[in-house]
Amino acid sequence: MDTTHQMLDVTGPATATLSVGDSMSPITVIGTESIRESFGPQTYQQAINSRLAPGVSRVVLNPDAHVGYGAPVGCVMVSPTHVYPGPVGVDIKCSMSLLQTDLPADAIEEHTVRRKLIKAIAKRVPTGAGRGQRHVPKARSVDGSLGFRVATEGASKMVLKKLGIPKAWADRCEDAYHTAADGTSDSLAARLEWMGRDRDKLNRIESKYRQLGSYGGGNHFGEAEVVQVSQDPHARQIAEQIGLRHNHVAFLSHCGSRGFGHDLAMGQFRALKSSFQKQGLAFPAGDPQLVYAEADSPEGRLYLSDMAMGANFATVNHLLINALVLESFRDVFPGIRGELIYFISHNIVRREPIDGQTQWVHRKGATRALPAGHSQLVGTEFEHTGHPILLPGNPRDGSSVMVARPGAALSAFSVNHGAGRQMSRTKAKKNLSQTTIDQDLLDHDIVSNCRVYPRDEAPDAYKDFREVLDSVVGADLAMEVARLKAKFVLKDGAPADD
Ligand SMILES: Nc1nc2c(ncn2[C@@H]2O[C@H](COP(=O)(O)O)[C@@H](O)[C@H]2O)c(=O)[nH]1
Ligand SMILES: [Mn+2]
Ligand SMILES: [Mn+2]
Repeated sequence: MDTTHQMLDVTGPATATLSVGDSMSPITVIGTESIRESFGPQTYQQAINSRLAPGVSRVVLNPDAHVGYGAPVGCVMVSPTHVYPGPVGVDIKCSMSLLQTDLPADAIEEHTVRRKLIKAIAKRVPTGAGRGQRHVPKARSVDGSLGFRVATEGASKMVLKKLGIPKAWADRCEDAYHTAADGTSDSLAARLEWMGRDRDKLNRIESKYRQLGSYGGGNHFGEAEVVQVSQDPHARQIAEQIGLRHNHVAFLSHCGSRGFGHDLAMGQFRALKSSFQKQGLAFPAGDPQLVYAEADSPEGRLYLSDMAMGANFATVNHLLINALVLESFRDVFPGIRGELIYFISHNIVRREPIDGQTQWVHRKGATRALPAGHSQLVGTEFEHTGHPILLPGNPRDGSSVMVARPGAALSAFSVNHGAGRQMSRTKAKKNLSQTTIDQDLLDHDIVSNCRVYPRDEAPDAYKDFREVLDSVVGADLAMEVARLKAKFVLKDGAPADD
Protein backbone atom coordinates (compact mmCIF):
# COMPACT_ATOMS: atom_id res chain seq x y z
CA MET A 1 0.00 0.00 0.00
CA ASP A 2 1.50 3.32 -1.09
CA THR A 3 1.02 5.81 1.74
CA THR A 4 3.15 8.51 0.11
CA HIS A 5 0.56 8.97 -2.62
CA GLN A 6 -2.02 9.68 0.10
CA MET A 7 0.21 12.39 1.60
CA LEU A 8 0.10 14.52 -1.56
CA ASP A 9 -1.50 17.92 -1.45
CA VAL A 10 -3.58 18.08 -4.65
CA THR A 11 -3.39 21.57 -6.17
CA GLY A 12 -5.10 21.14 -9.57
CA PRO A 13 -6.48 18.58 -12.04
CA ALA A 14 -2.96 17.37 -12.84
CA THR A 15 -0.76 18.92 -10.16
CA ALA A 16 0.10 18.14 -6.55
CA THR A 17 2.86 18.81 -4.05
CA LEU A 18 4.65 16.54 -1.62
CA SER A 19 5.99 18.18 1.49
CA VAL A 20 9.37 17.01 2.82
CA GLY A 21 9.82 19.47 5.69
CA ASP A 22 8.72 22.92 6.82
CA SER A 23 11.80 24.81 5.70
CA MET A 24 11.91 23.32 2.19
CA SER A 25 9.91 23.89 -0.94
CA PRO A 26 7.81 20.76 -1.57
CA ILE A 27 8.31 18.34 -4.45
CA THR A 28 6.17 19.32 -7.44
CA VAL A 29 4.20 16.37 -8.78
CA ILE A 30 2.74 16.54 -12.30
CA GLY A 31 0.07 14.00 -13.23
CA THR A 32 -3.61 13.17 -13.12
CA GLU A 33 -4.73 11.08 -10.17
CA SER A 34 -4.18 7.75 -11.94
CA ILE A 35 -0.73 8.85 -13.09
CA ARG A 36 0.18 9.92 -9.55
CA GLU A 37 -0.92 6.49 -8.33
CA SER A 38 1.25 4.83 -10.99
CA PHE A 39 4.46 6.16 -9.43
CA GLY A 40 4.52 3.72 -6.51
CA PRO A 41 6.38 4.01 -3.19
CA GLN A 42 9.91 3.51 -4.52
CA THR A 43 9.63 6.31 -7.07
CA TYR A 44 8.31 8.67 -4.39
CA GLN A 45 11.09 7.58 -2.03
CA GLN A 46 13.73 8.34 -4.66
CA ALA A 47 12.16 11.77 -5.20
CA ILE A 48 12.26 12.45 -1.45
CA ASN A 49 15.90 11.28 -1.24
CA SER A 50 16.76 13.60 -4.13
CA ARG A 51 14.93 16.56 -2.60
CA LEU A 52 16.73 16.09 0.74
CA ALA A 53 20.18 15.70 -0.88
CA PRO A 54 22.74 18.50 -0.25
CA GLY A 55 22.37 21.70 -2.24
CA VAL A 56 19.08 20.73 -3.89
CA SER A 57 16.54 23.55 -4.22
CA ARG A 58 13.75 21.88 -6.20
CA VAL A 59 12.54 18.50 -7.42
CA VAL A 60 9.78 17.90 -9.97
CA LEU A 61 8.22 14.51 -10.71
CA ASN A 62 6.82 14.31 -14.23
CA PRO A 63 4.02 11.99 -15.43
CA ASP A 64 6.48 9.45 -16.89
CA ALA A 65 8.31 9.01 -13.56
CA HIS A 66 9.43 5.54 -12.54
CA VAL A 67 12.30 4.08 -10.53
CA GLY A 68 15.73 5.06 -11.85
CA TYR A 69 19.42 5.26 -10.95
CA GLY A 70 19.47 7.19 -7.67
CA ALA A 71 16.70 9.57 -8.78
CA PRO A 72 13.55 8.58 -10.68
CA VAL A 73 13.59 8.54 -14.47
CA GLY A 74 11.17 11.37 -15.30
CA CYS A 75 12.34 13.90 -12.75
CA VAL A 76 13.96 17.31 -12.60
CA MET A 77 16.40 18.18 -9.82
CA VAL A 78 17.64 21.75 -9.40
CA SER A 79 20.63 23.00 -7.42
CA PRO A 80 22.43 26.35 -7.34
CA THR A 81 25.70 24.70 -6.33
CA HIS A 82 25.90 20.93 -6.87
CA VAL A 83 26.01 18.48 -9.75
CA TYR A 84 24.68 14.94 -9.46
CA PRO A 85 25.75 12.33 -12.03
CA GLY A 86 22.94 9.84 -11.09
CA PRO A 87 20.21 12.37 -11.90
CA VAL A 88 21.83 12.83 -15.31
CA GLY A 89 22.01 9.13 -16.00
CA VAL A 90 24.44 6.70 -17.59
CA ASP A 91 23.29 7.41 -21.15
CA ILE A 92 24.55 10.98 -21.18
CA LYS A 93 22.37 13.21 -23.40
CA CYS A 94 19.99 10.48 -24.43
CA SER A 95 17.77 12.48 -26.82
CA MET A 96 15.00 12.61 -29.39
CA SER A 97 15.24 14.08 -32.88
CA LEU A 98 12.68 14.57 -35.64
CA LEU A 99 13.40 14.77 -39.36
CA GLN A 100 10.59 16.16 -41.54
CA THR A 101 10.55 15.00 -45.17
CA ASP A 102 8.54 16.33 -48.12
CA LEU A 103 7.30 12.81 -48.87
CA PRO A 104 3.47 12.56 -48.84
CA ALA A 105 2.12 9.97 -46.40
CA ASP A 106 0.50 7.80 -49.07
CA ALA A 107 3.92 7.13 -50.65
CA ILE A 108 4.68 4.70 -47.80
CA GLU A 109 1.25 3.07 -47.64
CA GLU A 110 2.45 -0.19 -49.24
CA HIS A 111 4.17 -2.55 -46.80
CA THR A 112 6.68 -3.53 -49.50
CA VAL A 113 7.83 0.10 -49.68
CA ARG A 114 8.16 0.27 -45.90
CA ARG A 115 10.20 -2.94 -45.90
CA LYS A 116 12.56 -1.43 -48.51
CA LEU A 117 12.99 1.64 -46.32
CA ILE A 118 13.62 -0.47 -43.21
CA LYS A 119 16.27 -2.42 -45.09
CA ALA A 120 17.96 0.72 -46.40
CA ILE A 121 18.01 2.33 -42.93
CA ALA A 122 19.09 -0.82 -41.05
CA LYS A 123 21.98 -1.22 -43.51
CA ARG A 124 23.35 2.20 -42.57
CA VAL A 125 22.18 2.67 -38.97
CA PRO A 126 22.46 -0.48 -36.89
CA THR A 127 20.35 -1.27 -33.83
CA GLY A 128 21.62 -3.40 -30.97
CA ALA A 129 23.81 -3.07 -27.91
CA GLY A 130 27.50 -2.78 -28.74
CA ARG A 131 26.87 -2.54 -32.49
CA GLY A 132 28.75 0.12 -34.39
CA GLN A 133 28.98 1.48 -37.87
CA ARG A 134 28.00 -0.78 -40.72
CA HIS A 135 28.15 -0.14 -44.47
CA VAL A 136 29.09 3.48 -43.88
CA PRO A 137 30.73 5.18 -46.87
CA LYS A 138 34.47 5.49 -46.28
CA ALA A 139 34.26 9.26 -46.13
CA ARG A 140 31.94 8.91 -43.15
CA SER A 141 33.80 6.29 -41.18
CA VAL A 142 35.05 7.62 -37.89
CA ASP A 143 38.76 7.22 -37.25
CA GLY A 144 40.59 8.29 -34.09
CA SER A 145 41.19 11.88 -35.10
CA LEU A 146 37.60 12.52 -36.25
CA GLY A 147 36.25 10.79 -33.13
CA PHE A 148 38.44 13.06 -31.02
CA ARG A 149 37.01 16.13 -32.72
CA VAL A 150 33.43 14.86 -32.34
CA ALA A 151 33.93 14.45 -28.57
CA THR A 152 35.64 17.78 -28.05
CA GLU A 153 33.90 20.03 -30.62
CA GLY A 154 30.41 18.52 -30.97
CA ALA A 155 28.56 19.69 -34.09
CA SER A 156 31.31 22.06 -35.28
CA LYS A 157 31.39 23.14 -38.94
CA MET A 158 34.35 20.86 -39.62
CA VAL A 159 32.73 17.80 -38.00
CA LEU A 160 29.46 18.36 -39.88
CA LYS A 161 31.26 18.80 -43.19
CA LYS A 162 33.36 15.69 -42.71
CA LEU A 163 30.28 13.60 -41.90
CA GLY A 164 28.11 15.04 -44.68
CA ILE A 165 25.60 16.61 -42.28
CA PRO A 166 23.84 19.82 -43.44
CA LYS A 167 25.33 22.70 -41.44
CA ALA A 168 21.91 24.32 -40.90
CA TRP A 169 20.97 21.37 -38.70
CA ALA A 170 23.28 22.65 -35.95
CA ASP A 171 20.80 25.51 -35.43
CA ARG A 172 18.06 22.97 -34.80
CA CYS A 173 19.93 21.43 -31.85
CA GLU A 174 19.03 22.34 -28.31
CA ASP A 175 22.82 22.65 -27.85
CA ALA A 176 25.06 22.00 -30.87
CA TYR A 177 28.16 21.66 -28.72
CA HIS A 178 29.27 21.53 -25.10
CA THR A 179 32.49 22.87 -23.59
CA ALA A 180 34.40 22.30 -20.37
CA ALA A 181 33.41 24.31 -17.28
CA ASP A 182 35.97 26.98 -18.31
CA GLY A 183 34.05 27.49 -21.56
CA THR A 184 36.74 26.00 -23.82
CA SER A 185 37.07 22.88 -25.91
CA ASP A 186 40.84 22.91 -25.26
CA SER A 187 40.28 21.62 -21.73
CA LEU A 188 38.17 18.79 -23.14
CA ALA A 189 40.96 17.96 -25.58
CA ALA A 190 43.53 17.86 -22.76
CA ARG A 191 41.26 15.60 -20.70
CA LEU A 192 40.62 13.22 -23.60
CA GLU A 193 44.32 13.03 -24.44
CA TRP A 194 45.02 12.16 -20.83
CA MET A 195 42.32 9.46 -20.90
CA GLY A 196 43.90 7.84 -23.97
CA ARG A 197 47.39 7.96 -22.49
CA ASP A 198 48.22 4.32 -23.18
CA ARG A 199 47.51 2.04 -26.13
CA ASP A 200 44.83 -0.10 -24.37
CA LYS A 201 42.88 2.89 -23.15
CA LEU A 202 43.11 4.58 -26.53
CA ASN A 203 41.95 1.40 -28.30
CA ARG A 204 38.91 1.24 -26.06
CA ILE A 205 38.03 4.89 -26.70
CA GLU A 206 38.52 4.51 -30.45
CA SER A 207 36.33 1.40 -30.54
CA LYS A 208 33.53 3.53 -29.07
CA TYR A 209 34.03 6.27 -31.68
CA ARG A 210 33.07 3.64 -34.26
CA GLN A 211 29.57 3.45 -32.74
CA LEU A 212 28.83 6.90 -34.12
CA GLY A 213 25.73 6.69 -36.32
CA SER A 214 24.05 3.79 -34.49
CA TYR A 215 21.01 3.39 -32.22
CA GLY A 216 22.13 0.86 -29.62
CA GLY A 217 19.69 -1.39 -27.78
CA GLY A 218 16.83 -1.26 -25.27
CA ASN A 219 14.18 1.30 -26.01
CA HIS A 220 16.25 3.27 -28.51
CA PHE A 221 14.45 3.37 -31.81
CA GLY A 222 13.94 4.92 -35.21
CA GLU A 223 10.35 5.36 -36.35
CA ALA A 224 8.70 6.61 -39.55
CA GLU A 225 5.72 8.80 -38.77
CA VAL A 226 2.85 10.46 -40.54
CA VAL A 227 2.50 14.00 -39.19
CA GLN A 228 -1.02 15.00 -38.20
CA VAL A 229 -0.99 18.71 -37.50
CA SER A 230 -3.50 19.96 -34.91
CA GLN A 231 -6.77 21.40 -36.21
CA ASP A 232 -6.61 24.25 -33.70
CA PRO A 233 -5.68 27.38 -35.73
CA HIS A 234 -3.09 28.68 -33.22
CA ALA A 235 -1.44 25.26 -32.81
CA ARG A 236 -1.51 24.73 -36.59
CA GLN A 237 0.22 28.06 -37.17
CA ILE A 238 2.98 27.12 -34.71
CA ALA A 239 3.35 23.66 -36.27
CA GLU A 240 3.85 25.25 -39.69
CA GLN A 241 6.26 27.85 -38.31
CA ILE A 242 8.50 25.18 -36.82
CA GLY A 243 8.52 23.31 -40.14
CA LEU A 244 6.03 20.46 -39.66
CA ARG A 245 4.10 19.30 -42.75
CA HIS A 246 0.64 17.85 -42.36
CA ASN A 247 0.16 14.35 -43.77
CA HIS A 248 3.82 14.01 -44.74
CA VAL A 249 6.41 11.51 -43.56
CA ALA A 250 8.73 12.38 -40.67
CA PHE A 251 11.28 10.25 -38.83
CA LEU A 252 11.65 10.18 -35.04
CA SER A 253 14.90 8.90 -33.47
CA HIS A 254 15.75 8.03 -29.88
CA CYS A 255 19.30 7.28 -28.73
CA GLY A 256 22.19 8.77 -26.82
CA SER A 257 25.94 8.73 -26.43
CA ARG A 258 26.36 4.95 -26.83
CA GLY A 259 29.32 3.16 -25.26
CA PHE A 260 31.39 6.34 -25.32
CA GLY A 261 29.04 8.23 -22.97
CA HIS A 262 28.40 5.13 -20.87
CA ASP A 263 32.14 4.67 -20.19
CA LEU A 264 32.51 8.32 -19.23
CA ALA A 265 29.52 8.18 -16.87
CA MET A 266 30.67 4.94 -15.22
CA GLY A 267 34.21 6.31 -14.83
CA GLN A 268 32.79 9.35 -13.05
CA PHE A 269 30.63 7.24 -10.72
CA ARG A 270 33.68 5.17 -9.76
CA ALA A 271 35.88 8.23 -9.20
CA LEU A 272 33.30 10.16 -7.17
CA LYS A 273 32.31 7.16 -5.03
CA SER A 274 35.92 6.41 -4.20
CA SER A 275 36.55 10.07 -3.35
CA PHE A 276 33.52 9.96 -0.97
CA GLN A 277 34.80 6.77 0.64
CA LYS A 278 38.33 8.17 1.08
CA GLN A 279 36.94 11.27 2.78
CA GLY A 280 34.50 9.23 4.91
CA LEU A 281 31.53 11.16 3.49
CA ALA A 282 28.01 9.69 3.67
CA PHE A 283 25.97 9.27 0.49
CA PRO A 284 22.58 11.03 0.51
CA ALA A 285 20.02 8.60 2.02
CA GLY A 286 22.89 6.08 2.04
CA ASP A 287 22.50 5.68 -1.73
CA PRO A 288 25.83 5.72 -3.66
CA GLN A 289 23.84 6.43 -6.83
CA LEU A 290 23.20 9.90 -5.40
CA VAL A 291 26.90 10.71 -5.20
CA TYR A 292 27.57 14.39 -6.00
CA ALA A 293 30.20 17.10 -6.31
CA GLU A 294 30.17 20.84 -5.86
CA ALA A 295 30.07 22.15 -9.42
CA ASP A 296 32.88 24.59 -8.72
CA SER A 297 35.32 22.02 -7.36
CA PRO A 298 38.02 19.96 -9.16
CA GLU A 299 35.72 16.88 -9.04
CA GLY A 300 32.71 18.87 -10.25
CA ARG A 301 34.64 20.38 -13.14
CA LEU A 302 35.94 16.96 -14.21
CA TYR A 303 32.42 15.56 -14.13
CA LEU A 304 31.17 18.44 -16.26
CA SER A 305 34.00 17.92 -18.76
CA ASP A 306 33.25 14.24 -19.15
CA MET A 307 29.54 14.91 -19.42
CA ALA A 308 30.25 17.54 -22.10
CA MET A 309 32.23 15.03 -24.18
CA GLY A 310 29.47 12.42 -23.85
CA ALA A 311 26.94 15.10 -24.81
CA ASN A 312 28.98 16.12 -27.87
CA PHE A 313 29.11 12.49 -28.98
CA ALA A 314 25.33 12.10 -28.55
CA THR A 315 24.65 15.28 -30.54
CA VAL A 316 26.75 14.22 -33.52
CA ASN A 317 25.42 10.66 -33.25
CA HIS A 318 21.85 11.95 -33.74
CA LEU A 319 22.81 14.31 -36.54
CA LEU A 320 24.67 11.56 -38.40
CA ILE A 321 21.75 9.15 -37.92
CA ASN A 322 19.39 11.74 -39.41
CA ALA A 323 21.72 12.28 -42.40
CA LEU A 324 21.95 8.51 -42.95
CA VAL A 325 18.17 8.08 -42.59
CA LEU A 326 17.59 10.78 -45.20
CA GLU A 327 20.10 9.10 -47.50
CA SER A 328 18.23 5.79 -47.00
CA PHE A 329 14.90 7.39 -47.92
CA ARG A 330 16.59 8.71 -51.07
CA ASP A 331 17.55 5.14 -52.04
CA VAL A 332 13.84 4.46 -52.39
CA PHE A 333 12.60 7.99 -53.25
CA PRO A 334 15.41 9.78 -55.11
CA GLY A 335 15.44 13.55 -54.68
CA ILE A 336 13.25 13.83 -51.59
CA ARG A 337 14.15 16.57 -49.15
CA GLY A 338 14.38 16.48 -45.39
CA GLU A 339 14.96 19.03 -42.64
CA LEU A 340 15.70 18.50 -38.98
CA ILE A 341 12.81 19.86 -36.91
CA TYR A 342 14.65 19.60 -33.61
CA PHE A 343 17.09 17.58 -31.52
CA ILE A 344 16.35 17.68 -27.78
CA SER A 345 17.92 15.84 -24.88
CA HIS A 346 16.49 14.27 -21.73
CA ASN A 347 19.57 13.17 -19.72
CA ILE A 348 21.69 16.20 -18.93
CA VAL A 349 22.53 18.94 -16.44
CA ARG A 350 22.91 22.52 -17.59
CA ARG A 351 22.96 26.03 -16.11
CA GLU A 352 19.66 27.86 -16.51
CA PRO A 353 17.80 30.76 -14.92
CA ILE A 354 15.33 29.21 -12.44
CA ASP A 355 13.47 31.03 -9.67
CA GLY A 356 15.49 34.23 -10.20
CA GLN A 357 18.97 32.71 -10.09
CA THR A 358 21.25 30.66 -12.31
CA GLN A 359 21.04 27.04 -11.20
CA TRP A 360 22.12 23.57 -12.29
CA VAL A 361 19.04 21.91 -13.79
CA HIS A 362 19.33 18.12 -13.92
CA ARG A 363 16.84 16.61 -16.33
CA LYS A 364 16.80 12.86 -15.95
CA GLY A 365 14.34 11.50 -18.45
CA ALA A 366 12.91 15.00 -18.66
CA THR A 367 12.73 17.43 -21.57
CA ARG A 368 13.39 21.15 -21.48
CA ALA A 369 10.25 23.20 -22.15
CA LEU A 370 10.92 26.90 -22.81
CA PRO A 371 7.80 28.86 -23.84
CA ALA A 372 7.69 31.72 -26.37
CA GLY A 373 9.43 34.78 -24.99
CA HIS A 374 11.68 32.88 -22.56
CA SER A 375 14.99 34.73 -22.08
CA GLN A 376 16.98 31.74 -23.39
CA LEU A 377 15.08 31.80 -26.69
CA VAL A 378 15.54 35.51 -27.41
CA GLY A 379 17.26 35.92 -30.79
CA THR A 380 16.59 32.31 -31.84
CA GLU A 381 14.07 31.22 -34.46
CA PHE A 382 11.87 29.85 -31.66
CA GLU A 383 11.58 33.13 -29.77
CA HIS A 384 7.92 33.59 -30.73
CA THR A 385 6.76 29.96 -30.75
CA GLY A 386 8.74 28.16 -28.05
CA HIS A 387 11.11 25.40 -29.16
CA PRO A 388 9.64 22.08 -30.33
CA ILE A 389 9.18 19.43 -27.62
CA LEU A 390 9.39 15.85 -28.93
CA LEU A 391 7.32 13.58 -26.73
CA PRO A 392 7.24 9.90 -27.73
CA GLY A 393 4.48 7.66 -26.38
CA ASN A 394 4.65 4.24 -27.99
CA PRO A 395 4.40 3.06 -31.59
CA ARG A 396 0.76 1.97 -31.30
CA ASP A 397 -0.72 5.04 -29.59
CA GLY A 398 1.53 7.66 -31.21
CA SER A 399 3.84 10.44 -30.17
CA SER A 400 3.40 14.16 -29.87
CA VAL A 401 5.08 17.42 -30.86
CA MET A 402 4.36 20.16 -28.36
CA VAL A 403 5.46 23.66 -27.39
CA ALA A 404 5.67 24.92 -23.83
CA ARG A 405 3.16 27.26 -22.20
CA PRO A 406 4.17 29.91 -19.65
CA GLY A 407 2.81 27.49 -17.02
CA ALA A 408 5.98 25.39 -17.53
CA ALA A 409 7.64 27.61 -14.92
CA LEU A 410 5.91 25.31 -12.40
CA SER A 411 8.05 22.36 -13.52
CA ALA A 412 11.38 24.23 -13.83
CA PHE A 413 10.62 24.59 -17.57
CA SER A 414 10.48 20.86 -18.16
CA VAL A 415 8.05 18.21 -19.30
CA ASN A 416 8.22 14.43 -19.40
CA HIS A 417 10.33 12.79 -22.12
CA GLY A 418 7.89 10.01 -22.91
CA ALA A 419 5.12 7.91 -21.44
CA GLY A 420 7.43 6.13 -19.02
CA ARG A 421 7.40 2.47 -18.05
CA GLN A 422 4.46 1.03 -16.19
CA MET A 423 5.96 -2.49 -16.20
CA SER A 424 9.52 -3.55 -15.53
CA ARG A 425 11.20 -5.43 -18.36
CA THR A 426 10.91 -8.67 -16.37
CA LYS A 427 7.21 -8.17 -15.70
CA ALA A 428 6.53 -7.28 -19.34
CA LYS A 429 8.35 -10.41 -20.56
CA LYS A 430 6.40 -12.54 -18.10
CA ASN A 431 2.93 -11.02 -18.54
CA LEU A 432 2.59 -9.88 -22.15
CA SER A 433 1.71 -12.27 -24.96
CA GLN A 434 3.99 -12.23 -28.00
CA THR A 435 1.16 -13.13 -30.39
CA THR A 436 -1.03 -10.31 -29.07
CA ILE A 437 1.80 -7.75 -29.34
CA ASP A 438 2.69 -8.66 -32.93
CA GLN A 439 -0.97 -8.78 -34.00
CA ASP A 440 -1.71 -5.49 -32.22
CA LEU A 441 1.04 -3.70 -34.17
CA LEU A 442 -0.17 -5.16 -37.47
CA ASP A 443 -3.77 -4.18 -36.62
CA HIS A 444 -2.47 -0.63 -36.18
CA ASP A 445 -0.73 -0.88 -39.56
CA ILE A 446 2.79 -0.76 -38.07
CA VAL A 447 5.65 -2.70 -39.60
CA SER A 448 8.89 -3.38 -37.73
CA ASN A 449 12.41 -4.62 -38.42
CA CYS A 450 11.95 -7.34 -35.77
CA ARG A 451 10.75 -10.85 -36.57
CA VAL A 452 9.19 -10.85 -33.11
CA TYR A 453 8.75 -7.48 -31.40
CA PRO A 454 10.65 -7.28 -28.04
CA ARG A 455 8.03 -8.02 -25.36
CA ASP A 456 9.68 -5.66 -22.85
CA GLU A 457 9.23 -2.87 -25.41
CA ALA A 458 5.56 -3.56 -26.15
CA PRO A 459 3.23 -0.53 -26.10
CA ASP A 460 1.53 -1.94 -22.99
CA ALA A 461 4.84 -1.91 -21.09
CA TYR A 462 4.46 1.90 -21.10
CA LYS A 463 1.93 4.12 -19.34
CA ASP A 464 -1.32 5.14 -21.02
CA PHE A 465 -0.23 7.87 -23.43
CA ARG A 466 -3.63 9.62 -23.36
CA GLU A 467 -3.38 9.96 -19.58
CA VAL A 468 0.21 11.22 -19.88
CA LEU A 469 -0.79 13.91 -22.40
CA ASP A 470 -3.82 14.88 -20.30
CA SER A 471 -1.38 15.40 -17.42
CA VAL A 472 0.86 17.76 -19.40
CA VAL A 473 -2.07 19.75 -20.76
CA GLY A 474 -4.01 19.61 -17.47
CA ALA A 475 -1.03 21.08 -15.62
CA ASP A 476 -0.81 23.76 -18.35
CA LEU A 477 2.84 22.98 -19.11
CA ALA A 478 2.58 22.60 -22.89
CA MET A 479 0.19 22.40 -25.84
CA GLU A 480 0.18 19.84 -28.63
CA VAL A 481 0.83 21.11 -32.15
CA ALA A 482 0.98 17.76 -33.97
CA ARG A 483 0.48 14.05 -33.41
CA LEU A 484 2.81 11.49 -34.97
CA LYS A 485 1.32 8.22 -36.24
CA ALA A 486 3.91 5.43 -36.55
CA LYS A 487 4.17 3.54 -39.85
CA PHE A 488 7.29 1.51 -39.19
CA VAL A 489 9.70 1.12 -36.31
CA LEU A 490 13.30 -0.08 -36.00
CA LYS A 491 14.25 -1.55 -32.64
CA ASP A 492 16.80 -3.95 -31.27
CA GLY A 493 15.31 -7.38 -31.92
CA ALA A 494 15.70 -10.36 -34.20
CA PRO A 495 15.61 -8.87 -37.71
CA ALA A 496 12.68 -9.76 -39.93
CA ASP A 497 13.43 -12.48 -42.49
CA ASP A 498 13.12 -10.44 -45.65
N1 LIG B 1 7.00 6.29 -30.44
C1 LIG B 1 7.70 5.44 -29.69
N2 LIG B 1 7.95 5.72 -28.40
C2 LIG B 1 8.65 4.84 -27.69
C3 LIG B 1 9.13 3.65 -28.21
N3 LIG B 1 9.82 2.98 -27.24
C4 LIG B 1 9.79 3.76 -26.15
N4 LIG B 1 9.10 4.89 -26.41
C5 LIG B 1 8.88 6.05 -25.54
O1 LIG B 1 10.13 6.71 -25.40
C6 LIG B 1 10.40 7.02 -24.04
C7 LIG B 1 11.90 6.89 -23.88
O2 LIG B 1 12.28 6.57 -22.59
P1 LIG B 1 13.79 6.53 -22.03
O3 LIG B 1 13.64 6.52 -20.56
O4 LIG B 1 14.45 5.33 -22.55
O5 LIG B 1 14.52 7.71 -22.53
C8 LIG B 1 9.57 6.01 -23.25
O6 LIG B 1 9.14 6.57 -22.04
C9 LIG B 1 8.40 5.71 -24.17
O7 LIG B 1 7.27 6.48 -23.87
C10 LIG B 1 8.86 3.36 -29.57
O8 LIG B 1 9.25 2.32 -30.14
N5 LIG B 1 8.15 4.28 -30.27
MN1 LIG C 1 19.20 6.14 -23.81
MN1 LIG D 1 16.23 8.10 -23.60
